[in-house]
Amino acid sequence: MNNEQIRTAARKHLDGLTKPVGSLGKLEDFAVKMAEIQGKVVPESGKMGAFVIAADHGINEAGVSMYPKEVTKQMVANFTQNGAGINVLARHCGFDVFIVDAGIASDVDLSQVIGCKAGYGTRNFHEIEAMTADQLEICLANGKQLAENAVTEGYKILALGDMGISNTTTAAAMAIAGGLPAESIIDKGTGISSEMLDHKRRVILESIERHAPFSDAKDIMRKVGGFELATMAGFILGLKGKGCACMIDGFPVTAGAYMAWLMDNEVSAYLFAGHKSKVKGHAVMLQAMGLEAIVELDMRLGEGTGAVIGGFLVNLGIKIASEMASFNDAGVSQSTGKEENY
Ligand SMILES: O=C(O)c1ccc[n+]([C@@H]2O[C@H](COP(=O)([O-])O)[C@@H](O)[C@H]2O)c1
Ligand SMILES: Cc1cc2nc[nH]c2cc1C
Repeated sequence: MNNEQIRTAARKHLDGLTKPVGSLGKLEDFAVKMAEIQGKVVPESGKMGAFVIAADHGINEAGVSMYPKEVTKQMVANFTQNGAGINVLARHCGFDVFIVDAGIASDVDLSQVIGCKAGYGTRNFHEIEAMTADQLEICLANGKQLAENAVTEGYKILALGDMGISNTTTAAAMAIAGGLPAESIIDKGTGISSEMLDHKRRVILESIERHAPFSDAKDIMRKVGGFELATMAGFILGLKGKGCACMIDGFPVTAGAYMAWLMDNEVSAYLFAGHKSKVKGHAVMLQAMGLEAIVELDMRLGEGTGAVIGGFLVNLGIKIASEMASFNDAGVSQSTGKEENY
């Protein structure tokens, strides 16, 4: 069956379940998209995993964040002790958590963190290219390998989360270099003052001017990217054709996804936008990729917190498709005419 036939058959299956046509709204849409992703009319639920990928950013030296870069590794320690927002939400949404070091500025305890270090933080892209071509290839390859391993281990829904002080500056530079309008992208990350936001805007615009023109997504990531965000791009590209959905999170993760999308527009077919972040440029990137956020809770934490909440709801869509009784099975009378889905 091709995609369109699966879509039609999945919708027909849902219409045969004991409910008015379309009455489970977006849960039904999630089930249909999962059917297409898995190539099965009735999608199957399975293991769910959140990959929280961390790295440091040289651009932190330019004074664009309220926080020192040490918070990246301190939060990674918090993740490993199950004390962070993602640990709580992942636990209650049914996701296993994996922590990845893609380029933290110091060494971390690798007994609880997956080592994928491309360097000890990127360079300050206000002055010089963020990373070498080799470092970028390492990130893309590491991301692809992480995704392939997760699929081999039977994960059906994967969520991406980020941890990287100053990465909202990196993410904004990536989005703008990728063609999106600066005025709709640049915003606060963590809570900075309006003077600091003006400074952040200047740093981003000067960096774009320094490194322009940008030939493609790889050129963007090499010049103004981040190790964790490039690893996420590789992760997403690595999931193509694997029957697995990927939940994306807020502004930084979505900048990584946007790079993957620039490299291959078809990634949108297996991406879900877990939530809409408070950071204004997030919605602009989602729209460019043709994705609609599942929930809007005014969140702006990162770590994959919005991704696992959205993933929980996608999984409910799968449960509906796979566990509800049909009109035939339950002996419930169907509508007397052709029912409209409104
Ligand atoms: O996910 C989001 O939309 C989001 C919005 C603002 C901040 N963050 C998180 O905060 C950190 C970056 O903020 P900043 O101000 O240092 O650029 C990084 O660890 C992100 O995970 C995340
Ligand atoms: C405390 C803290 C936790 C975070 N989690 C993701 N980004 C973060 C940034 C800060 C500052």
